[in-house]
Amino acid sequence: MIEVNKEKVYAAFDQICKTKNYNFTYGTAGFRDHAIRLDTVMFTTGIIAAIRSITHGGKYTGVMITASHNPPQDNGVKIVEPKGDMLLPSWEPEITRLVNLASNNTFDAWFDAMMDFYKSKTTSDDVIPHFMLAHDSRESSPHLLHCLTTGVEAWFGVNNVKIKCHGLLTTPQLHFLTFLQRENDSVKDYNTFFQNAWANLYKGDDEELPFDNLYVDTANGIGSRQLELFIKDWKFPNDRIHILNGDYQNPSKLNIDCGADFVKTQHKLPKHETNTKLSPRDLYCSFDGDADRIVFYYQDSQEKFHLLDGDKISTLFAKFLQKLLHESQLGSQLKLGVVQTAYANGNSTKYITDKLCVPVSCTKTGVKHLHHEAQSSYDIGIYFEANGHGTILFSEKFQQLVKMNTNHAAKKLYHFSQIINQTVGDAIADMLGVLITLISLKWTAHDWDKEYQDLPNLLTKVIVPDRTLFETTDQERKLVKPVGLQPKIEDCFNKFEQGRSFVRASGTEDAVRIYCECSDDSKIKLLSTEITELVVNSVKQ
Ligand SMILES: CC(=O)N[C@H]1[C@@H](OP(=O)(O)O)O[C@H](CO)[C@@H](O)[C@@H]1O
Ligand SMILES: [Mg+2]
Repeated sequence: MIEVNKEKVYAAFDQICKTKNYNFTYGTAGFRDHAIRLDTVMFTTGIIAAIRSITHGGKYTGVMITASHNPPQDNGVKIVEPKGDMLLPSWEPEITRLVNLASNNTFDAWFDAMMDFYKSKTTSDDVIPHFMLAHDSRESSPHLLHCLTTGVEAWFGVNNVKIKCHGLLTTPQLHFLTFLQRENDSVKDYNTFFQNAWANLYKGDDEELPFDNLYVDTANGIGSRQLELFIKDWKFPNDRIHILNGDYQNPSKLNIDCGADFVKTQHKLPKHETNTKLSPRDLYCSFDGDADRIVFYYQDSQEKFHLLDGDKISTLFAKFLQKLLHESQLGSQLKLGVVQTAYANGNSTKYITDKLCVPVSCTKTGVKHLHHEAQSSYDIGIYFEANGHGTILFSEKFQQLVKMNTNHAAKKLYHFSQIINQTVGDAIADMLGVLITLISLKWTAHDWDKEYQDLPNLLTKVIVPDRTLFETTDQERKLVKPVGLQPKIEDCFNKFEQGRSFVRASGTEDAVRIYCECSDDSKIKLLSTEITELVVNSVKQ
């Protein structure tokens, strides 16, 4: 075990850890808060990411500094496993406890607890921890990076830890590079991998595109810089792709009136600077601030906005992959399935189950739950949250079977699996997947959209004095507490045709979320208001 110099750690701790008397939680999205409060969090998280590397025999773990779609003043951090997926959930309570000790207790108490943790996880003497770092375009990111590396270098000593800093990356790029585990790889390798995968599926200039232009709103985030680099060597007509909200060098504009979250929650076009007249033949998409989410949309000839969100993306992929499975004659051997959360539109679930006859699983909110279900239940597991975060996982059996089969559809399946970033949802890779699917099916945005129509729906939130009073079961679709509220919610939504509603405490905000849907657009607000009243009254009594 590497010797820890307590005095050195104290000096660094004293210099960096200014935030006191504050509690943090490591959730699905890692730690996230106002950037000025994150010094202590960074200091501890870096050391834990290094300890995680030791438990993997010194393999690279990843650390991403980002707050995704949050406003510019926020930031956050999350740890990536050597396989490119998110931190093992059983570590979440431990990291939360240790971070909170640093802000709520003495240096000695924090140090002793960290030391116990370090000893409990270190079995071999000579393992040097390795980890990779990257950050998004926020103004606070370089300072927070400094807080993190200072902690790690003080704990292990500069020569006893290997830190590879990639600088600016999207979250999925960091996941992918962590998965590759190669010291000298950079974003160039990420780009080459996906450009090659694309080139194996796209016929070039002979290919007829089912849209005129592609507009990509990058939320004034890191996605714009990375997409610009990507498209330089991307075999696609460059005059057809246009980046909107690409001002990543002005972090105060990040996610403001634009980006995937804005478009999904507001159901409208992002603000942008182009004078181009919107045409129904054009396709639009929006990334979020760290480019791990994407939603598509278009405007029809009556200038009506149509959203093609995460549910629409997973149904598009399900349709396409089912077709390829059938053509390759591998359908009976490989299990295709879709994983959703309760936020998926009821008509998307119906379409996948009744029209495509593909199985659907429902999990709790949070990508780690969907990822796990897709991995454990299917050979081709498509998972997307309605907000556009998702990917497809292809099993080992899939890889073997498609490689053994030489028919055209099996080859196409193989190449398609390579265009997808299987470590995590990735706006750039998902964009490639959607484009090649539309091109292959010769579908316009309208063709895609008309497969099924979303039920009118509304997602709102209420602030309550204590959101922990809200406990759920059945993949968060039903409340068990406050006692007696669930039957009232059911009585209420049963009065509405195709009515459905569920209530749960948010894991990322201090609020309770209320989701409602029903077949009548003119009644959705009424349903939502009635459920909100029930929720508010339930905690008043
Ligand atoms: C309704 C909704 O969109 N919830 C989001 C949101 O979780 P909440 O637990 O609902 O706050 O943030 C998560 C992390 O980004 C994301 O995975 C999830 O989909
Ligand atoms: Mg994100």
